[in-house]
Parts: sequence; C-alpha cells; structure tokens
Amino acid sequence: MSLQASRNISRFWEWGRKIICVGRNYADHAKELKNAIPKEPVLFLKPPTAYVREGSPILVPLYTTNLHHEVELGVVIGKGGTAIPQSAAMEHVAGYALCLDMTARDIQDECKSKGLPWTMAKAFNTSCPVSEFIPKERIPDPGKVSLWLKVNDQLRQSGCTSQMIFSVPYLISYISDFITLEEGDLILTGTPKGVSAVQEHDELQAGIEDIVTMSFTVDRQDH
Ligand SMILES: O=C([O-])CC(=O)C(=O)O
Ligand SMILES: [Mg+2]
Repeated sequence: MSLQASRNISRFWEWGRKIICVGRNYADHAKELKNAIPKEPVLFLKPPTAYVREGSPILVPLYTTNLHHEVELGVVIGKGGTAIPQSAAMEHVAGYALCLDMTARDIQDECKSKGLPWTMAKAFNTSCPVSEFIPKERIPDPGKVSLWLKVNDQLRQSGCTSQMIFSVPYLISYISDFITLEEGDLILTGTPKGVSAVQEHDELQAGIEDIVTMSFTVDRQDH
C-alpha cells in the first residue's frame, strides 16, 4: 500500500491518533447519573486500540457486570493546531463519525468514589465502536443533528446535538489550548440521556438522522 493510501482520512481509525472524549456535555445525561452540570468541559482519553468497526463485536471486559452504551457525535480533525480560536475551529474539521463511548459503569462508579482516573472504565479494547467516515459537507451544522441508539430494536437513546452544553467549535478551541490537535484525531462530544446496560448477544443499532447507521453485536471477552 502506498503511503498516500494508508493515510486516507476516511480510514482515520487506522492512523493511531488520539481519541479525546468529552463527558457530561448534555444536561439530561449529567442529571441521570446525578452529576453536576459542568462549568468547563470534562475530558478523558481513549487509546486508538479502543476502535472497533462494524463486523467485529463489542467485547464486554471480564471485570465488569454493567457495560453501558453512550451514543455520541465524533468530530474528525483534518488540520492540526494548537490554541485554535473558536472562529477558526471549523476549518480544522475534516468530517464526522457516529461513535459509541462504551463505559464499564460499575468500574467508573468505583473510580469516582475513590477519586481515581476512569481509564479502566473507558479505554479498554472495543470501547470505541465507530461508523464510516462522514465528510464534513454531509453535516452542515454539527450543532443541529439527531442521534439515536436501539438495543434489540428498542429505542434507548434519542437526542439532538443542539442540547450540547459546549459546542463543537468551543470544544476544539478549548482542547487545543493544552492538547495539540493532529490530523486524524477524533473528539467524542458526549452522550444524551438514556444510557443503559448491554448483555452478551445484544444487537446495537445507532444512527445520525438519515446520514449514517451502524450495528454491532455484543460478545463476552473469552480470556
Ligand atoms: O457519563 C459519562 O461517563 C461521561 C461521558 O462520557 C458522557 O457524558 O458522554
Ligand atoms: Mg461519553
């Protein structure tokens, strides 16, 4: 494969770049988990090994009994930068992806109560199912798209990015002040309410309006 082909942004998940996640960016979700509404974005990271694509299962880590789905709009960075002003932020976007922020909620609760980082709850293998790449033109306003998620054909999450506390341009600017953004990075913008547990053999389906859909099965890790 030529260098050019291996660096096609439409396969950004193969690039080994950062996944920066925003938490508590929807008031209705912050409330359902009894968290305060944040005054500044809450951030955490997933490694690129967290990616999983349609056709491969989401694996439940052996150490959790409460794996939750969180459907989120992902923003794919096309042009890197540091200290990007909000007014220029959208110039740094190559496109979008529909993502799940799979979360071991029992482990996260334990980490929260002990004041420990969320890594075990958020960053494990297959914790970031991702759709195909959505070119920027297909979502003219990332602050106005609807997201949904079904488990075994039952609607669990349905929200609109207009409910986000911090907008996409604000997040790009805020993050880039202290983490240099690079081409191929992905920002997960937080989940609306309706998160719930998934079990082995469940079928997850999610979509952004009529722009993209994706489906995944859930399996148990076997070692
Ligand atoms: O609920 C959490 O674990 C925080 C988070 O990732 C979100 O709000 O999307
Ligand atoms: Mg999340």
